[in-house]
Amino acid sequence: MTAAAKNTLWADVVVIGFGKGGKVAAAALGRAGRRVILIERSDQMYGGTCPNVGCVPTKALVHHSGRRRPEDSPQEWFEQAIGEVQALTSTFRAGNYDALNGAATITVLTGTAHFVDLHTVAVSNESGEVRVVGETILVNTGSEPVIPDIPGLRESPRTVTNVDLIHTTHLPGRLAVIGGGYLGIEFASIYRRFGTAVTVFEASPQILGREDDDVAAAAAEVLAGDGVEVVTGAEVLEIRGEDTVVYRKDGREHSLTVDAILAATGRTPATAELRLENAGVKTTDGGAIEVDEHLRTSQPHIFALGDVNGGPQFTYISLDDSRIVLDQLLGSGKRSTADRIAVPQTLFMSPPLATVGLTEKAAHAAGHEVRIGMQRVADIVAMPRAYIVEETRGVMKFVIDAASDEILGAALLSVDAQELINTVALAMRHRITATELRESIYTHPSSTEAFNDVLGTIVRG
Ligand SMILES: Cc1cc2nc3c(=O)[nH]c(=O)nc-3n(C[C@H](O)[C@H](O)[C@H](O)COP(=O)(O)OP(=O)(O)OC[C@H]3O[C@@H](n4cnc5c(N)ncnc54)[C@H](O)[C@@H]3O)c2cc1C
Ligand SMILES: NC(=O)c1ccc[n+]([C@@H]2O[C@H](COP(=O)([O-])OP(=O)(O)OC[C@H]3O[C@@H](n4cnc5c(N)ncnc54)[C@H](O)[C@@H]3O)[C@@H](O)[C@H]2O)c1
Repeated sequence: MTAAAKNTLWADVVVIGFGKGGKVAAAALGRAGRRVILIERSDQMYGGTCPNVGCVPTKALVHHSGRRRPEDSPQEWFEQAIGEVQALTSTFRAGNYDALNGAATITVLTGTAHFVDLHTVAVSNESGEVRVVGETILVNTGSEPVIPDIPGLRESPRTVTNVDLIHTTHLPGRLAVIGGGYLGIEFASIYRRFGTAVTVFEASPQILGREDDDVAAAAAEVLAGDGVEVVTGAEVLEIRGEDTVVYRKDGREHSLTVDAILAATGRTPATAELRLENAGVKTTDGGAIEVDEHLRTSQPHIFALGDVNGGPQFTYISLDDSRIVLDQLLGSGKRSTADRIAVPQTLFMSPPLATVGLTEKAAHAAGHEVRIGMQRVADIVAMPRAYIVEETRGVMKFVIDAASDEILGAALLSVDAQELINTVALAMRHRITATELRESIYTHPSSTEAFNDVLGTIVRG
């Protein structure tokens, strides 16, 4: 046996990256009797971004920051919250590792993977390198933050990513957030509620530019009410002397000195280390792995799941990717990305903003005649829950096709919106009309009851 062969492992399926899609596919394939090797580069990332440094810790911080009373010391409260969040993420991490590595058919290798050829992957860590040969290979390496090329930003010791922020127990006194998208707004909202002075610099003329103006304005009002300063139409020119953000707004130059600068201008697919060219796997101009509607890459035995394939960057999309790949490997092969209808999303500011389907402007652009059902949460008589939990800020908006009564879209800035939106999405997928959703029986006191009112409050059309 050659030295190379001694260091070579064989598997039916090799999974690169312990993200949501990869782990769910690995578990199902293992249960189906396939020999699976799953490779993860960091022992701090079993389970991937979401439970370790993404959704779970940030939403736990939303929870902890919201419980702080004005008399609680910001620094002490933050330190305790970070401790609790780290305990939570380490429990989830261990659970993820044990669930997979404990299965007889699955092995987890910790090391960084790259392609050697069509079927061979090299895995290296501080102990050396092993090679893994797989009949089928699933790439699930996720995405990484982009630090924009602003002079001084990459060099400044004050520049942090989402990962740095949730690993430090020191609460910054003043935080600059560059980018007013999902990540930027969530962190701005969380840190403001912990007591930090937060300024968001957004290049576009408004935050949440995809949303209708009235919804974006309602979200901006909530943030302003919490004391988050949002500078839209901002061009960040440089970071001067490590701690000063120099920016242009309305043709004039301004500066702001801060303790930390969060780069939140988007995330790019994690393909740089994979040496995809060795396997002839094509990428798009944006650096994502090119896939078809069944998530096969340019090499039919190699699939790409989750953020790395350039699709919407959400955990539940990575999960749905695993359903498509499993259907290819174990099922009828019919399921595809084209099956996705009414995919909702939630931005976890406080209260959360959850959306699905078309905005009013997109519905007009698509040629629909629409009716708009809309109310401020404080005015929804059928929803006392908002008053019970003392969160009456926000607005609910439904976009309804005037001819068919179908729900085309919704934007819910409201307590419990992250739950409500799933009911709306289900209704849209099953063509339950606006009238049927309005006339349904809901528990009391709940937030869903709001639908009884809002869908009957037609403000336009
Ligand atoms: C701060 C933040 C908050 C978020 N909040 C939400 C939310 O509330 N809801 C939501 O749905 N989505 C949220 N997201 C997005 C969500 O986290 C991602 O879309 C999702 O985790 C992507 O999963 P994935 O399966 O593509 O891969 P990931 O979970 O990113 O996993 C990829 C894994 O591959 C490993 N890896 C990378 N390269 C290699 C290599 N060469 N060799 C071996 N291993 C490698 C990485 O270490 C990582 O563990 C959030 C993201 C962030 C950053
Ligand atoms: N709750 C959730 O589901 C959740 C939470 C966080 C992140 N995520 C996922 O992670 C992805 C990445 O999040 P993100 O917020 O980093 O990206 P994003 O694409 O959502 O937003 C980036 C924002 O930065 C702005 N921007 C870009 N360059 C800029 C510059 N030089 N100066 C000022 N503004 C600039 C853009 O106009 C945009 O508004 C999201 O798209 C989302 O899919 C999801």
